Amino acid sequence: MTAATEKTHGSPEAAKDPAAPVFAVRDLWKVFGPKADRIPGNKEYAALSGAELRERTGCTAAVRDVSFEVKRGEVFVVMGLSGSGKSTLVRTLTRLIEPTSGTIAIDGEDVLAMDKNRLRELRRRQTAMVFQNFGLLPHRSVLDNVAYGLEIQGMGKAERRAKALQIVEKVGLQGLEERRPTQLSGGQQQRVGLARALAVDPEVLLFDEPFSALDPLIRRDMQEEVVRLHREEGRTMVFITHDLSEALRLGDRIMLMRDGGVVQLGTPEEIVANPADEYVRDFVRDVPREQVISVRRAMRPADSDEAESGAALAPDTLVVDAIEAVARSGEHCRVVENGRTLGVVDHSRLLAVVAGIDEGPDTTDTEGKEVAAV
Ligand SMILES: Nc1ncnc2c1ncn2[C@@H]1O[C@H](COP(=O)(O)OP(=O)(O)OP(=O)(O)O)[C@@H](O)[C@H]1O
Repeated sequence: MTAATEKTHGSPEAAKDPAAPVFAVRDLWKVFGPKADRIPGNKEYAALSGAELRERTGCTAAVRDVSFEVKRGEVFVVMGLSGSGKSTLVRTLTRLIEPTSGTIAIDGEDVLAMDKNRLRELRRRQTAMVFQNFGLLPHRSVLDNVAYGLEIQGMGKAERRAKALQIVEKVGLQGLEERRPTQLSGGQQQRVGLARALAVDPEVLLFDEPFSALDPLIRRDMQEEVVRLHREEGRTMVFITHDLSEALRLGDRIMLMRDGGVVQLGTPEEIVANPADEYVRDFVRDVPREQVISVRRAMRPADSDEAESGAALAPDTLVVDAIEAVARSGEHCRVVENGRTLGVVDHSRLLAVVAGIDEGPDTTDTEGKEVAAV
């Protein structure tokens, strides 16, 4: 999912350099337990598994030496099984949980150096969080819940209600403005949570498993809502989930965590096509590869008589769509970028992807020379 429009939000620094990452995290640790400070940087402890570390020291390394950047305008998914450290990691970004060691910057500004006032600003204006349990105020109407973030920012009543009304409409809750949260379905309540976060126009939206309590159909609806909002606004999003299909559907990039550490960070296609280890391979085993892998990865070099014939596909066309094109035409398709044929896909290349026996992009031509790098 790529943002259609690039827009900067929040702090004035954000407007300075659109190419700079929103978050830059280096060597981050969060250790819970006695004398937690002794764990990061200690080679002996670093070699232990989570269980061994707990046994030896009484400490849990919820986040272990994690480094990554969140790019402006991307949906950055943090995925992992229960207990892998996702929530702890995302909470350290705004210091809802204090890290044990490492560095965190937002728009180049050191988060760990922020004083109380600056932190409050970071949490109230620059970022907004959407939680699994919605976190709504039960005695307030939908409209007042949506306006809540604006109220604590000190915005006047008329102005904040007008703004909240716009956002209520944006997330499809019009007509329900005066209801209380208990008079809404789970999906509607989560729309209120989403609207409340959007109302403050944050630079980054942080989602902590927002849809995991919803039934599958409503969940799908909400995922589509997030995709739509992201397309419309291009806002940076950090999205925690333990659900692989949700991660694949939403993520521009996915960071897969295990036992506090990062196992792999890449696009959905990179993770499915090139799992970093057996753990990731196991994780993605049941993913329909043709729905994630593109023809850029599936193509082979064109023979001399193929370069001018066959339908043209863009390099990011999914294999599932290329299968249809090849089946319809009965011949190979060309992968074309800026008028140049990068390669071709045919029945056997596409079937190899479906069967999981593709070996990544073939980057040599018939004479063994390097062609289009992927
Ligand atoms: N306050 C705490 N004190 C001690 N240990 C903690 C604390 N908070 C979290 N942990 C431990 O840190 C590890 C990571 O927890 P965390 O909640 O970040 O994982 P998660 O991936 O978000 O899990 P879930 O998907 O179940 O929410 C777990 O082993 C957890 O028990």
